[in-house]
Amino acid sequence: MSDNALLIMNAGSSSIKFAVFHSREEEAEWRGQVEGLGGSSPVLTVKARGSDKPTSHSLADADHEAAIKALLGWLEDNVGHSALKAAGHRVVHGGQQYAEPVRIDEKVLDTLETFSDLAPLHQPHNLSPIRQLMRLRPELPQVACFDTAFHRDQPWIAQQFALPREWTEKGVLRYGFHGLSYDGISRQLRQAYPSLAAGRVVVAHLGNGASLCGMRDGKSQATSMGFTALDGLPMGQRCGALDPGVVLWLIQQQGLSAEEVQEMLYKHSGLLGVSGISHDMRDLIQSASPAAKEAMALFAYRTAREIGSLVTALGGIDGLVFTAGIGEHCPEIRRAIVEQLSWLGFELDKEANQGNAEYLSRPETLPILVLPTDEESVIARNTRKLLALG
Ligand SMILES: Nc1ncnc2c1ncn2[C@@H]1O[C@H](COP(=O)(O)OP(=O)(O)O)[C@@H](O)[C@H]1O
Ligand SMILES: CC(=O)OP(=O)(O)O
Ligand SMILES: [Mg+2]
Repeated sequence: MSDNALLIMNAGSSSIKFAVFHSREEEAEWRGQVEGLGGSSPVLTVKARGSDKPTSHSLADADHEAAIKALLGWLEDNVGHSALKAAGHRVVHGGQQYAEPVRIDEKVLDTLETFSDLAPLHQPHNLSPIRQLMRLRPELPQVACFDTAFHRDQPWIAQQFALPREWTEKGVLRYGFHGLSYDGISRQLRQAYPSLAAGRVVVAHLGNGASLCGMRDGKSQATSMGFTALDGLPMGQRCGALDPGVVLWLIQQQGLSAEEVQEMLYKHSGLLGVSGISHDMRDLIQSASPAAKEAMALFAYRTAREIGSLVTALGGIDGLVFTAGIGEHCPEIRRAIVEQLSWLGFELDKEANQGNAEYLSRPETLPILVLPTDEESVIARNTRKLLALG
């Protein structure tokens, strides 16, 4: 691949996805991921364009750093670090400073590191490959694309907490996340469903991290995540919206340290905490345990309730879109959510839902779609644009 390769990295909470593009082409040359991080047997799978046979490599360790090492090793063996012309990275938190993609230098990287405490499951793993590539290829142009950026133009009222003004002014705001995913969905809607895209749409990004975005005319109006990616829906291991009084009580009355509370809320709550079995929806669906069913029911109930809140923010709703791991592949959860939204005029076509079809609703009811998230293509587009790559 001469010296025209564009590397895209997307570290999520349970997976690292990557893609290699020829710098002028829309379709990725290679796509791969390490899934199951934090589990027992993570595997690096890579697929070349046009092939339906991925290659798989088992990894000895299940953490993000081992996955990044394996991935950079694969890249050197199959593409060559010297063939890279640029790299684009998902960076989860851009704070108040970054509402657009930015070219990374030492100073930018230092600023982004200061946001690591606001996204402990993501930011360090977003920044680690940037540092490693800086060492391997100091002159390589690298671009950071932010999960928070898509939401920065929301109405001001949607970005505020009801805290003393001085804290709002210091940047304690509802930033929102999964913005690269929402940006890509907004674009897909504009291309394939233009009249719906112009209206009021709730997009449900339900993966290991989960959030909702209410869009009008393709732009974010409100979202379920806040200052950090803990807020909103229950997730694989994260609690979602929680009375802040619980945090105070755990620290002041139960004697937990701030670090212990952080560990509980980020890593031992959500589907894993309620089920006691797994953070992965696939395991809960297989399980006969009542606690697994309760975790699934709570996930669907909270999601439906939060959708109701976004419908109010949008002043009504014209359509609903599901995306990400659970949203794209889990009919049971989509059914449980949509059943609680029948009062809004949503009704699933059972067969379409069971088959994970793109268009899921019955005739004469409001549209429900499943669209695949593709954060890597959004990052590639942003990186090319910023660096003016042909
Ligand atoms: N076939 C499936 N059925 C149910 N849930 C699924 C399926 N495939 C993936 N998932 C869920 O999606 C999650 C991963 O979503 P993804 O968006 O890829 O994760 P990340 O948040 O790490 O980017 C898994 O933890 C699992 O809960
Ligand atoms: C922000 C976030 O939760 O991302 P992910 O779903 O990739 O973990
Ligand atoms: Mg993700």
